[in-house]
Amino acid sequence: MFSKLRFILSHQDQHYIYGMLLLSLLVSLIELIGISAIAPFIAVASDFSLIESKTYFAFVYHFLHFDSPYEFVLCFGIVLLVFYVFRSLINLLYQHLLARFTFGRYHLIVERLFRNYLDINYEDFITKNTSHLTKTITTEAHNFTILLAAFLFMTSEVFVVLLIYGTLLFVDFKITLGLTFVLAILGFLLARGIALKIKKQGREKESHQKTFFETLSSSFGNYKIIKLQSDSDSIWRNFSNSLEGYSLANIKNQTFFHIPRLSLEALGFCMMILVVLYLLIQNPNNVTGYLPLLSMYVLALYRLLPSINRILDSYNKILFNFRSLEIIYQDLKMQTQDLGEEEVKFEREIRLEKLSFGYQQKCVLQEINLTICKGEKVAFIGESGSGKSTLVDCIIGLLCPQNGGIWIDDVKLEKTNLKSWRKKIGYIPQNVYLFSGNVEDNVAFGRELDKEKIISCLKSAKIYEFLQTKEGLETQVGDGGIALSGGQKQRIAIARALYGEPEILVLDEATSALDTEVEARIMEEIYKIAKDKTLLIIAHRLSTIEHCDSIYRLQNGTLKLV
Ligand SMILES: Nc1ncnc2c1ncn2[C@@H]1O[C@H](COP(=O)(O)OP(=O)(O)OP(=O)(O)O)[C@@H](O)[C@H]1O
Repeated sequence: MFSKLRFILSHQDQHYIYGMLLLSLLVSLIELIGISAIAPFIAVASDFSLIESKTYFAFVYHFLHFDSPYEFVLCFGIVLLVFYVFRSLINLLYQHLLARFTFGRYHLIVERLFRNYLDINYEDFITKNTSHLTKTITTEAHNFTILLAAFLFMTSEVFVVLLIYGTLLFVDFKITLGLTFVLAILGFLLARGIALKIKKQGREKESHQKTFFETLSSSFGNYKIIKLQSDSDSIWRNFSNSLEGYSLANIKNQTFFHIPRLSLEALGFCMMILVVLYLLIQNPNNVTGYLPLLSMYVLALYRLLPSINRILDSYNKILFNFRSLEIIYQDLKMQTQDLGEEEVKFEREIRLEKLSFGYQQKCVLQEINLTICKGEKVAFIGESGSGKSTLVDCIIGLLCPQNGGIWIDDVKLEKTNLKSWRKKIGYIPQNVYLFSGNVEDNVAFGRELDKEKIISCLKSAKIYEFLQTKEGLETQVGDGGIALSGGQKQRIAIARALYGEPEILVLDEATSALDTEVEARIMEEIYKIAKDKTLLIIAHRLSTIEHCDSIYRLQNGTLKLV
């Protein structure tokens, strides 16, 4: 756990934790003084003769020149009052710093996770489940902060317990060892019996949450199909089962959470009574003489029990949320792609030499040789699953060839220049994802807003006039572009691709979902737009590619000119 925590937290965070541990040591010392000071105060307040008989009282009394024992006890009381106010304030400060640290880590970890997800290889990304990524960012990061808070809280409480315990040992080791024996047995039983169960519940909770998020994203993503199937019951049942499992894990966990506290409280009360009985048996005639010792034990137990309780509580939280720590650790460890800033110039050609690529064990492209001249319009056809998208993803620098390579003019595509190459590409997919917002933001898609350029791209995509009949650039597209027709969505996607001023336009079955008439019109406009650009088209319908200069068919991992 510690190595994972060290990996997740920055050096600064680790220093902060050490600082917090030191502060918690100070808080524990103050707690100890708070407990130890009350017994002598009660003793001296009930018996003024102690001022002379106890050397430490006598020393303070004479050193500070008190006029009467009454004045001495009064001052002692005032000092204690101030001290207890200070104790509360420093505790409050500690709790505040603890909360600030743990919840401050939440946004840092979420930021790091999101950055990592954005920077991993495209190849790694497509193996990930997006609902897992959403779950990690929303839920696991939150659970991790609970674990972190519990860890720090537990450490500070351990200090408190150790210090109080050390003092009790010093005061009366027989009683203290007796108490320890009973407590140790109970602690062992609780740790053995309950810890495993709580860890298991943590895993169950995570697994149900996974199904819960997956069902959510697949249901909203396929809403139309669900409506058509008119069978939302099975989906609902799946959702309800995962929710039920999640709730059950939480219910069990909450119940188990209370077992340590209740057992400890019961044991604590019993032990207090046993201590009184023990002292009575030891010295039946002088119980009042044991009053300070008794009050110290009572106060120590009063402080120890909640502390031990909180330690167990924190320990349970750590166990319950341990899976989140592992998930975050794994996801932050994912290899990110560090791309260089080298410029690549595309003046003449794109050349593929003996390019091979496969997913896991499956070889999809075998030793492909191909030259695409600048300005050429190239189409790729082939059966579904023949590898057209894979080939184009290699050309546009999303997938890295496993053998062979790609040369732009005479420069090989590599990590150092991939960024510059990708910037030259405008990609229009078959499934356009428009997010809920206006047209302007959808076209710019996170890039700097330039209204003139957006209008020009919308004009090129032949959608500007239509938008003028609505609210222009401010027209709302609805979630997933639901307020637009398929053709209109595709035109927004074209404008989005053009906004990056690409040198190469890539259409991955971009118009195959449209009817032939709309497709023909859009394709005609795309050929016009791409007059001076290189155009790569993946298509099923031959009518789409009739204006292309070359058509290649992919079959059994190889490429043939048609
Ligand atoms: N992420 C992936 N993991 C494993 N295999 C994959 C992955 N993506 C694609 N494949 C496999 O690689 C092969 C080529 O897929 P690709 O999508 O390139 O074909 P395609 O010709 O574009 O198909 P379509 O015309 O149906 O879009 C297919 O057999 C597919 O199952």
